Amino acid sequence: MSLLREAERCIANQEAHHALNAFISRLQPAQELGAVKSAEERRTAGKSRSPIDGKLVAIKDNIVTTSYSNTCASGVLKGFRSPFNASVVERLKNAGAVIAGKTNLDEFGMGSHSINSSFGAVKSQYSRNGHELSAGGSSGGSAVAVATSQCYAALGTDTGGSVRLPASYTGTVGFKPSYGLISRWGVVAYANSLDTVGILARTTHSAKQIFDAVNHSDTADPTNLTLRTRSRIQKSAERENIKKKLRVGVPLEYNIEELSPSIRRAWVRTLEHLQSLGHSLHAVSLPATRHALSAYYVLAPAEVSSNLAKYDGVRYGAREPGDDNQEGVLFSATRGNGFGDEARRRILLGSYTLSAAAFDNYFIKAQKIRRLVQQDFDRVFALQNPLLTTDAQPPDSEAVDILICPTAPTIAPSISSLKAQSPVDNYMNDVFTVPASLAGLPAVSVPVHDNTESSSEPETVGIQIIGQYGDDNLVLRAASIIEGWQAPTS
Ligand SMILES: NC(=O)C[C@H](N)C(=O)O
Repeated sequence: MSLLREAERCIANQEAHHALNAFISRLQPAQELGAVKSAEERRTAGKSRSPIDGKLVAIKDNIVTTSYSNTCASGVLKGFRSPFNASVVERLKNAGAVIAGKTNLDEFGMGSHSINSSFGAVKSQYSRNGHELSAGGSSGGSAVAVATSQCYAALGTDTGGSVRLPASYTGTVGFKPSYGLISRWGVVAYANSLDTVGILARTTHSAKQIFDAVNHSDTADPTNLTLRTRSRIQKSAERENIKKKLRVGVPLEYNIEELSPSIRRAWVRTLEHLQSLGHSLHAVSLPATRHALSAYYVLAPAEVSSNLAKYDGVRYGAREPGDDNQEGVLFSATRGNGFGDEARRRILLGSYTLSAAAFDNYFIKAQKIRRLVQQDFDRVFALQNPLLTTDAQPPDSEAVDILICPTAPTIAPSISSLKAQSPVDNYMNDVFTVPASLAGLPAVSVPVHDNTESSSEPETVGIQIIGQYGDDNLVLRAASIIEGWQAPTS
């Protein structure tokens, strides 16, 4: 199909699926279609810049662009224009990709269902018994935009599961690369030590195309890997990846009682399928997993309380009318009216855990758990973190190459049921995604077919593949093996 025709279809789908609320700013045809036409000409002349030249890529609205506003779905940033593009946006443009608009999210990325948005909730394209379903969060807008072909692919951000959870609820591929590979310059900070730019796509093949376009070193982001470290990681990854048959780890701690039957079924079938292809299965234990969620919900709000301090109506933020001369009035009016409930909750929680009275008991303990989670992964992969060693050790015979587990414990809940839940109940959905985030590891959620009768209900559940630091391509390869197969009906 011609690129122009493909772009016109996306625009028509943006119109048709407007009610799902996936976009905060939809594509501006007058501004973007010229770029698609130029890409079409390059393609005809055999001079395409990359495989994504002329493709429409949507951008989560916490990644800044000069051509659209950047709201982070927050009242405090309404109408905010950035004077520069995020490095990832520049990378995409250099590869010829065209911005398909800015997608809806949980405010600053805080949430698991994309309902904490000052622009209203994102809705999944699926429903159950007439009830609207959660799109997952916080990159729910990007996931729904991809699932309903409103764009070719989308960028999201994943702090504790924000790309993988929406992917699992909407039947898309959601890839969170290793921390530090993709530049965070121009990504509005939520929790810097965890924030990772991720990719939503309909296939692992297109996720890989976007990954290749944005996977570059960037000195503007101090946490981005240097060229030297990148080549060291690549060497150790290449040595491992030539293996044809994979040793697949099955983490026992993910087999919890609360697991939905359809998810357990899909997990077991996926493992059996991999075994039938000659890959071997190995039960592994990651004991610190059970503490990971609590540690995450101490560490992420602590970083939030510091990162969101700048939205005070003076440095940043839509200033609320208030008496500038009266100390605190302007700040509290701006922050009190600008932030939603969840942002306020996390700012308060984070300020408390960083206070002298609570620091040792909460923040320091959570940091120690984070280290234990990392050590669990290092042990099962039995490969020293390539960031820390000059010569990666050969894996010992007990080591596994990848881990396979569900992305989420349950299928997508209805939006109405979420309103009755406590915030902590909502945090529970992240129980399987936060461990890889705490350890900075690459992880992808891939849709696996489940046998549902009704076409309006989700037909897939998300299966997660986690790899050792730097094994991003291996994780994507495993995902493509799983993707190429449809679970048989029983
Ligand atoms: N941002 C994320 O990765 C989502 C996670 N549920 C959180 O609220 O922190």
